[in-house]
Amino acid sequence: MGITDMQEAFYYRECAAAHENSPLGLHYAMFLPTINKQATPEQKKKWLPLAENYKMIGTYAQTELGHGTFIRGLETTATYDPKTKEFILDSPTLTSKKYWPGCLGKTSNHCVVMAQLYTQGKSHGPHMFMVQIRSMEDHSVLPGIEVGVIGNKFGYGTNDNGFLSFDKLRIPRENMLMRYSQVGRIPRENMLMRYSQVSRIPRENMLMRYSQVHEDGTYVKPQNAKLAYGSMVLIRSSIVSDAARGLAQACVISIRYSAVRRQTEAYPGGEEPQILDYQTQQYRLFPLLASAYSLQLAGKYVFNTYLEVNDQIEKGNLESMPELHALSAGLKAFSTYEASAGIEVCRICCGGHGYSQASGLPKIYVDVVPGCTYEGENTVMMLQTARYLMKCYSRAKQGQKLPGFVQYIGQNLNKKSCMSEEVALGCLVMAYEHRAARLVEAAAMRMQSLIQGGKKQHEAWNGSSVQLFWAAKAHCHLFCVKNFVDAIQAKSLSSKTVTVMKSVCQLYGVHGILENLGEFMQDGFFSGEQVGYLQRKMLALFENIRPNAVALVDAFDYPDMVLGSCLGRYDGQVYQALYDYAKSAPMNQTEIHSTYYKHLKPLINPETTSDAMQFAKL
Ligand SMILES: CCCCC/C=C\C/C=C\C/C=C\CCCCC(=O)SCCNC(=O)CCNC(=O)[C@H](O)C(C)(C)COP(=O)(O)OP(=O)(O)OC[C@H]1O[C@@H](n2cnc3c(N)ncnc32)[C@H](O)[C@@H]1OP(=O)(O)O
Ligand SMILES: Cc1cc2nc3c(=O)[nH]c(=O)nc-3n(C[C@H](O)[C@H](O)[C@H](O)COP(=O)(O)OP(=O)(O)OC[C@H]3O[C@@H](n4cnc5c(N)ncnc54)[C@H](O)[C@@H]3O)c2cc1C
Repeated sequence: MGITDMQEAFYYRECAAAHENSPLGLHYAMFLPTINKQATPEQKKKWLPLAENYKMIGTYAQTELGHGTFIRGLETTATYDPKTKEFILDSPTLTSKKYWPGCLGKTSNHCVVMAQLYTQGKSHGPHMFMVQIRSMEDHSVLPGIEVGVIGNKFGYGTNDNGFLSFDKLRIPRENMLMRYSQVGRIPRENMLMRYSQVSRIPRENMLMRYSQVHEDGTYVKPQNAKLAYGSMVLIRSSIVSDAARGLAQACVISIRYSAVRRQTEAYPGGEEPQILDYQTQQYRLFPLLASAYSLQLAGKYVFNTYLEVNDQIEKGNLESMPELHALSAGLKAFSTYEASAGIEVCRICCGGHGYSQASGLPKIYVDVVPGCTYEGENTVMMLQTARYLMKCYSRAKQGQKLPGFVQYIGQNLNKKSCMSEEVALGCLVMAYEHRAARLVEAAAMRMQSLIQGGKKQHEAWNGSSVQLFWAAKAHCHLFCVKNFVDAIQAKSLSSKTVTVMKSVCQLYGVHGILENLGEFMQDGFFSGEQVGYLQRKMLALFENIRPNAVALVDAFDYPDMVLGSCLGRYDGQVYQALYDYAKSAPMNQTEIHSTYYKHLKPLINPETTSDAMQFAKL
């Protein structure tokens, strides 16, 4: 294709086969990026041409039967043998078998494997290793390897998620994925000096950047052990836009369909209105439309932040790594939760036809919903964000200045909302900041009281984790609202566009408050009267958005080929498309289905069962 931008290539492939989940998905999404980000220049020189030309087809094999979230608990081992200068990969237990990696069962002939590194009798934690699992000549499985598919799943039918285990498989030392630090373009000897604390070894063997194993097995600690988690941060930063895309497509389908579908005469003898004119249909769909716009903006922000921070990391500056981790983990969870729930609401809003594969909605749902699990289970990711917020809170209490999006933490909470009938965007942002700051403080206070009450740190953490989750969710929600408001206020949009998009942004903020009212009212921040302003504003915004609803989904510009939906067609010819879809069903290619003779005929006409038996023998 010649497309160099990773995300652009991903969306180009998505256009060609929307939500089909390609058997090469992991090759593009994780295998290639891991080589690019975690391999040495020499390893990249050796592997990239093969991987980019599909000689090496790979996946990212980290999760095991017994562990997915707790990476430090992974059981696959990679033990260094200084005599042969090899790593011995082994799956010592049933639960250590790799399980779930996409494209593993039948497609890939290589994978990057996360294994516990052992050298000189000591464990050094999870590291990445390049492992060939099938012959590049005839695709046969190599000795010392067991690999296969894990069987049917909730969705992802076109992806051969697989299992994989090693029986003391030896791989060359050069296959440990560790890239030299790219601290600018410093001369090689400085590079060696920067990290190597023992004798020099030939650069081609130097396994640098994050950590290194010398020929004698000496291990050099990385600058930060979590640098090896870089591929996960990349995908988390990409998943936000992917979730937004799924929700936006579901909104296109359901809102276009709601403009075509007419149902139930509005009054005796009256015509049947478009279902999009029902206020309840607007109440369910328009906030999702607003959410789709908000998540698209959030996805752009977090991916651009990833690129900026990763550029710094490549130069050896790890300062912003914690903030990127907290942002990408939290938004990955927040966006996939919102998108999955929203796509399901879009499906339900389409009635029976929404339940047909012809609507395109089930395929979008089963493609987006696993995003709540893979790349870090959502609750766990929210708690990672909460961990960062707790650190920010204690820094704020010590009077330290906080970076970027967390400056609201530790603010004075003794204030009331400025909300008026107008529902200004600034008052919306203030409300979300107050809610998040209050929940962060409440979680911190809970932790503190448990520890003061004698609980150990980990007990206090677990005993506060529901409130920590609430705080992280509120933080992510604030991010999305404020990012949306900033985009509206910063954009040099035409006045008409600003008016329309301001209503969409207002609806996103207002609806979010009304759906989480307890958290906004618990400390009296809002009065009952102000809640009334919000409720009336929401209904007024539905009327305001209605005339532009179809234009707002058309603006996403997804072609019919990508939507794959009889309900969301641009030309609105829904019923003809549904009928054609039904007629083309394989079961309709014969008037009487073959199972009639074997199963129905003996019931309906038992006297002629012999005919059935004859047929059954066919
Ligand atoms: C081509 C373009 C891409 C487009 C793709 C678009 C959309 C996607 C579409 C399809 C998807 C494609 C592929 C997806 C397939 C799915 C692939 C997978 O699922 S791969 C496996 C994913 N697995 C995980 O994510 C595991 C999740 N678990 C963890 O990350 C960790 O175990 C943990 C939960 C973070 C806990 O780790 P640990 O116990 O070591 O850490 P803590 O003790 O909690 O914290 C220690 C310390 O480290 C910091 N930290 C943790 N992680 C990171 C990180 N990634 N980066 C930076 N820092 C990190 C943490 O904050 C703590 O710091 P401190 O508080 O200062 O001590
Ligand atoms: C479609 C799909 C594709 C995948 N592709 C890949 C792939 O290509 N490569 C790969 O390596 N993996 C892949 N995975 C695996 C995926 O990364 C893991 O499933 C995910 O990391 C979650 O881990 P787990 O399944 O062990 O769940 P667990 O960690 O067992 O989670 C189960 C429950 O326990 C809770 N829990 C766990 N730990 C904590 C904690 N510390 N605090 C609070 N609650 C906790 C979770 O919130 C969750 O509710 C894929 C999974 C799916 C569904």
